[in-house]
Amino acid sequence: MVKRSIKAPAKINLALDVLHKRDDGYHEVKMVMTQVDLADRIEIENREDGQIKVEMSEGFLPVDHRNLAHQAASLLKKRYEVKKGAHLYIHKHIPVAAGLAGGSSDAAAALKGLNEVWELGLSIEDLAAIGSEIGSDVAFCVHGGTALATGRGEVIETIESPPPSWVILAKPPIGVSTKEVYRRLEASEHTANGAQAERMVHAIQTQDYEAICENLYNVLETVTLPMYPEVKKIKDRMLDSGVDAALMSGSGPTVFGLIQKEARVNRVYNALRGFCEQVYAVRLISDKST
Ligand SMILES: C[C@](O)(CO)[C@H](O)COP(=O)(O)OP(=O)(O)OC[C@H]1O[C@@H](n2ccc(N)nc2=O)[C@H](O)[C@@H]1O
Ligand SMILES: Nc1ncnc2c1ncn2[C@@H]1O[C@H](COP(=O)(O)OP(=O)(O)OP(=O)(O)O)[C@@H](O)[C@H]1O
Repeated sequence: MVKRSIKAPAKINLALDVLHKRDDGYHEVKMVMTQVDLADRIEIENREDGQIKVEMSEGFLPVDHRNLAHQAASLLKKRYEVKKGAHLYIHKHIPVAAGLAGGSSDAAAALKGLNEVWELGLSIEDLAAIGSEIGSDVAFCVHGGTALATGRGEVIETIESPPPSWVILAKPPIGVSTKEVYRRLEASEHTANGAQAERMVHAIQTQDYEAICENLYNVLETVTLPMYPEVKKIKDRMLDSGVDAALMSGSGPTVFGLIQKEARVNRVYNALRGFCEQVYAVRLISDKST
């Protein structure tokens, strides 16, 4: 029986700018995304009966067509007329609805794993194109590593990884609707040309950690922070406790802080733990293998 175990890492946005609303209702973005070593793990095996079955370690998440990994498997099966089915067991470690693309990363891992298990021989580009039909962040998760993402997030240009850094993630216990955040941004006075993302790409290419910290930027903070003061409080707390820089990831509510000095990681982690239940000390990853 062909079986694979594949990692599905969380992403953070180091820069996120929204250029304009498009005719299809999505927004044209210019973002720099990278991955951290907090990951779900998916075990995938063939099913001879042709069915797609998903099981999750977290009972509260859907395992039917609402699950993004289930959607990825079904779409791949249909598009390539695969007769076999698959069983996917998802060990969930990434907090849900956090702005860390947990579901998108599970979908990407399902596509990559099934490409092997079903012996389809598809390229990363083929898999990313299918992934982008499921969600805007899936194409990046298929590519992995660090990238400049444009279009609605699915046009991926891989760049080198940032220099090593610790990352503190803190997620307050609230849910944020990505759709609503984009909708509210549209209604606000906001102009952008994507210069922040360009500066971030340059900072990474020159491996300039200080410039990376100075250029962290997420326009969606202008919507989520006033809507949810607890997110702003976490960001302030992180900055006070000694991170080099802090930013909200995606549409939120997770805030991440970068720290280069390992000796400081515990202090920041403990300062946040007393304040917020879901706190993680992880590292940026540059290795794209899964
Ligand atoms: C906020 C980010 O996570 C940053 O990486 C992404 O832009 C959102 O990625 P995602 O969660 O995969 O988003 P999708 O599932 O494709 O879209 C959710 C909703 O967000 C809005 N949306 C998303 C992406 C985009 N470029 N423009 C949008 O307006 C749309 O209203 C869409 O209905
Ligand atoms: N495999 C999955 N893992 C987590 N959530 C999933 C999954 N499949 C579907 N979902 C649903 O997707 C929603 C968003 O979850 P997810 O953790 O992907 O959000 P997110 O981190 O905010 O994503 P993004 O950063 O791409 O906006 C949840 O409400 C959840 O019910």
